[in-house]
Amino acid sequence: MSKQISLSRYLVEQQRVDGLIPAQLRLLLEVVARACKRISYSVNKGELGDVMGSAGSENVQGEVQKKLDIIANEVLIDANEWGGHLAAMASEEMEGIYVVPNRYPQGEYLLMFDPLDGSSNIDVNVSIGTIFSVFKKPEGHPGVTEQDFLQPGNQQVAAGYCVYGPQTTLVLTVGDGVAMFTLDRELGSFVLTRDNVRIPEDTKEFAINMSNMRHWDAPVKRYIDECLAGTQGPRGKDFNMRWIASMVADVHRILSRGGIFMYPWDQREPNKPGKLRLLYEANPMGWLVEQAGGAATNGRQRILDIQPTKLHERVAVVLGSKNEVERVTAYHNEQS
Ligand SMILES: O=P(O)(O)OC[C@H]1O[C@](O)(COP(=O)(O)O)[C@@H](O)[C@@H]1O
Ligand SMILES: [Mg+2]
Ligand SMILES: [Mg+2]
Repeated sequence: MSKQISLSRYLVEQQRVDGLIPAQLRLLLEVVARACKRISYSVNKGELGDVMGSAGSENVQGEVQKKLDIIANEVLIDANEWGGHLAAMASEEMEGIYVVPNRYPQGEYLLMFDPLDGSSNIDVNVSIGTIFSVFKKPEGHPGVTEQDFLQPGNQQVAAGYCVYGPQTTLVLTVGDGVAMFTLDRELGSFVLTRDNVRIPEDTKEFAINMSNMRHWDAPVKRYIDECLAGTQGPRGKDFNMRWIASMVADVHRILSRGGIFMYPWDQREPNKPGKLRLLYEANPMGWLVEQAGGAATNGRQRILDIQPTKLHERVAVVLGSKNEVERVTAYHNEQS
């Protein structure tokens, strides 16, 4: 039997052998992974634990919070605040940033997360997840401010997600490709199950919420119409469709077998650029996809090059197989 590589060992190798990450970042990622493990156990409890249903509150974005949204947020904060690796955290579920209290040692990293992605799937036993992104705190001033978090995604030093599905799988990049680790519940540790993940450049599978079709912009409608036309249409091939409504699960499928994922701007809320959040959804997913050879744009420009202007900024998202993302982006740019 070949030797199993745990997440801890993988990270030590990234640090020691390849010199890719400093020790502080390695320890931070270990803590995030530990928190994901705890969230995974809560998810698995389902109706047996008090984790299902609404919490009866709303987050800063006006979305109803589920109990698991709050539990996952607390688990991530509790696990990370005392480790000494972080200066502050930001989350989908918190209006402002969470500065590490000064009773704990201060670190140099900033952690952003969507503690529970795919909340509408919690109560129906469908895959959900946690998404995270790590930056370094800019130097040159004491303390930490919200402004420090407003860095473009190309400055990320680590990004990943954990999908709570039939298996719990943690997917990670530190800028040296994408690796996947499956939680072995008997060992209680994440074990490397796929390294050097690659997304095929072409695909016959798209993911978009088709119920919004009447609200889409012309380039998105054109792209999907051409896919739907199948072998008789300009693409000359039949396409399949998937929509899980958990970004983590849709992106995990794309990293596993290719495809294109879109949550575009639409006319329902014309003043918002999109539904998904730039800092803790689009940026980490965009970097993972690029690291696996795919592409990620907002329909016009590379997501990782967008300069954020606020913590909970929204963005249109087109990501996945490179040639398809480039096609959708070209359709938008032709329009402009
Ligand atoms: O229900 P819709 O409009 O199809 O939206 C689905 C999208 O919303 C999200 O659930 C938003 O994430 P949250 O659950 O973290 O708010 C994405 O994961 C998913 O891609
Ligand atoms: Mg989300
Ligand atoms: Mg969420």
